[in-house]
Amino acid sequence: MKTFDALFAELSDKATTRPAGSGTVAELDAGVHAIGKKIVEEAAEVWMAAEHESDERAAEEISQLLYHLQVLMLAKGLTLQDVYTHL
Ligand SMILES: N=c1c2ncn([C@@H]3O[C@H](COP(=O)(O)OP(=O)(O)OP(=O)(O)O)[C@@H](O)[C@H]3O)c2ncn1[C@@H]1O[C@H](COP(=O)(O)O)[C@@H](O)[C@H]1O
Repeated sequence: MKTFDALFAELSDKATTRPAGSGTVAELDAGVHAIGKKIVEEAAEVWMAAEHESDERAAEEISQLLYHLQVLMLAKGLTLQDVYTHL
């Protein structure tokens, strides 16, 4: 099972190596504004799933929100440590 840290390491590598067909690379190229809109959209889907759908659907939407937050971190050059220091 993939962890938050393992996903960040995977996405960091994709940002550097830029493999063809990577959705992460495409999202990074779209820029902070587009990623931010995606985060708002996913956050709304998390809310709706939590209130109206199953726990499994809510967990799935939460995983997608975490993914897009990590892409935004990469777009901004933020590390896990930059965020963890505030937890
Ligand atoms: N965990 C994720 C992940 N979560 C969400 N997403 C993206 O976010 C979208 C969310 O889906 P939705 O159905 O909510 O949105 P949608 O409107 O249908 O999709 P879009 O039209 O916006 O693409 C998905 O289509 C993916 O593009 C993810 N994309 C990639 N990953 C993981 O990131 C890693 C790198 O992926 P690539 O860069 O694509 O190789 C792999 O381990 C993947 O499993």
